[in-house]
Order: sequence, then C-alpha cells, then structure tokens
Amino acid sequence: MAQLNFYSGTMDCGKSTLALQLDHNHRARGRVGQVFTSHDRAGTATLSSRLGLSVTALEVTPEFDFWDHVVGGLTHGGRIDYLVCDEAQFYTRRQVDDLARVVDELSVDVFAFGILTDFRTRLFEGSSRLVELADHVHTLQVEALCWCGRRATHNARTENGAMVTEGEVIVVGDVEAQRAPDASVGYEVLCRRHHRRRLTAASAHAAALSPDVLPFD
Ligand SMILES: Nc1ncnc2c1ncn2[C@@H]1O[C@H](COP(=O)(O)OP(=O)(O)O)[C@@H](O)[C@H]1O
Ligand SMILES: Cc1cn([C@H]2C[C@H](O)[C@@H](COP(=O)(O)O)O2)c(=O)[nH]c1=O
Repeated sequence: MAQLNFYSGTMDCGKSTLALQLDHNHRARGRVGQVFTSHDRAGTATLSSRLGLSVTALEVTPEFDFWDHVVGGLTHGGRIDYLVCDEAQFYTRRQVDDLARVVDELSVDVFAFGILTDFRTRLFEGSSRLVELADHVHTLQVEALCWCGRRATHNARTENGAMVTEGEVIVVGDVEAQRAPDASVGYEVLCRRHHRRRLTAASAHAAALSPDVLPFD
C-alpha cells in the first residue's frame, strides 16, 4: 500500500542527502519516480545536498498542482511509482492535501523532506500539514549539533552575525555564510535553551570574552 512519509529535522541534518539516496535506491530497483523541490539554495529546479550531489528537480511554486501533474502523467501513459519532495516546508496546505490524495487514490508513494519550524520556532505551513496527514513522520538520525554540544532542535536566522526573530518567513540561506546567496543573512542550528536566549556561537564567544558577564553553561 502506498504511503505518505515525512522526514524531518533541523537544517543541515542530512534531509536532502537522504532524499537523493532514497531516489537512487528506488530507481536502482526499476521504480519510476519524480523529484520535486522548492527554493533550493543551489537554484531553481535543483535538489542539492551539502555532500556535493545534486539532481534536476521540478520546482514547486505555490500554483503548482500535484494532483493535475500526476494524473496528467499517468493519463498520457507514463508510469509514476513515487515522488520525492524536498523543502516540503515551503509547500502550501493544499499541495500537501494533494500529496495525500495522490498516495490514497493513485497508489503513488510520497517521500517528503523538510524542516519543521521556522526561525521564529513556528511550524511551517507545509510541515504542519505533513505532520497532520503523514502515515509516518521520521526524525533524521544524524543529529545536527548546537555550539554547546547538545542536539540542535531549532533553526536560528542571523543577520550580520546576530540572531533575529522578525522578518520574511522564506529567506533562502545556509548554515555556512559563504555558501548563502546573501552572505549577510545566515542560519545556525541551536538547542532550545540557546535559541531562547538568542545565543549563537558568535555571541556566546563574544560574551565569554567579556569581563562584564557571568559565565553561562
Ligand atoms: N565535508 C563533509 N564531510 C562529511 N559530511 C558532511 C560534510 N559536509 C556536510 N556533511 C554532512 O551533510 C549533512 C548535511 O546534508 P544536507 O542533505 O545538505 O542537509 P539538509 O538537507 O538536512 O539541510 C551534515 O549534517 C553532515 O552530516
Ligand atoms: C529556518 C528557516 C529556513 N529557511 C530556509 C533556509 C534554507 O534555504 C532552507 C532550509 O534548507 P535545508 O536544506 O533544510 O538546510 O529554508 C527559511 O526560508 N526560513 C526559515 O525560517
């Protein structure tokens, strides 16, 4: 029976790498799949992993219709066994509803990948709907780490090094500033404790060097 799977974790925990591996393994066994993404750092219509691999993908814009796309493909004699959907946090609620419908009514497996929460710790629209509808929600095993060594659970956005909590929800960027399209905006994964205190690696380092502040854990 086809299933809707959601693989989730912070930024930089290996979601896109797993998406590429999963696609490779299914393809290697003769299954026919299609790969989708949205706002990938490497550019439009690309699914890229920090380990260096990337593949061409279909870009999911807010107007994109998964149901029409898959039904159209099957009606024209095509075969579709599965969909790999990266950066699914950016998909709309309607698009995730359609993914569930594709699973249930067309028996196509869906493997969706995305971060759960934005830089303000709020659930993304696509991710919240996936949590509501998925047959299985998987947390990635590879743990991204906070600078303090704890498991990173939250994504912080930084502007010129300082953590910010206001701004547009979607700003493409990376955890390593030099790889981001706009180097002044970056991301850093943190444990909840340090996200709450807005303590990035840089600000913790600065605070540790200051003689005026008490030490923190
Ligand atoms: N130079 C490297 N050597 C080994 N592993 C790396 C290297 N660079 C990145 N990685 C691995 O790749 C992961 C990020 O993979 P990626 O698929 O791009 O993450 P995500 O899609 O979750 O943001 C890191 O957590 C790390 O495990
Ligand atoms: C937290 C957060 C992230 N983003 C962007 C930044 C990246 O371009 C992607 C996440 O990609 P990854 O492969 O999981 O590293 O999402 C954003 O637009 N808004 C946010 O709040």
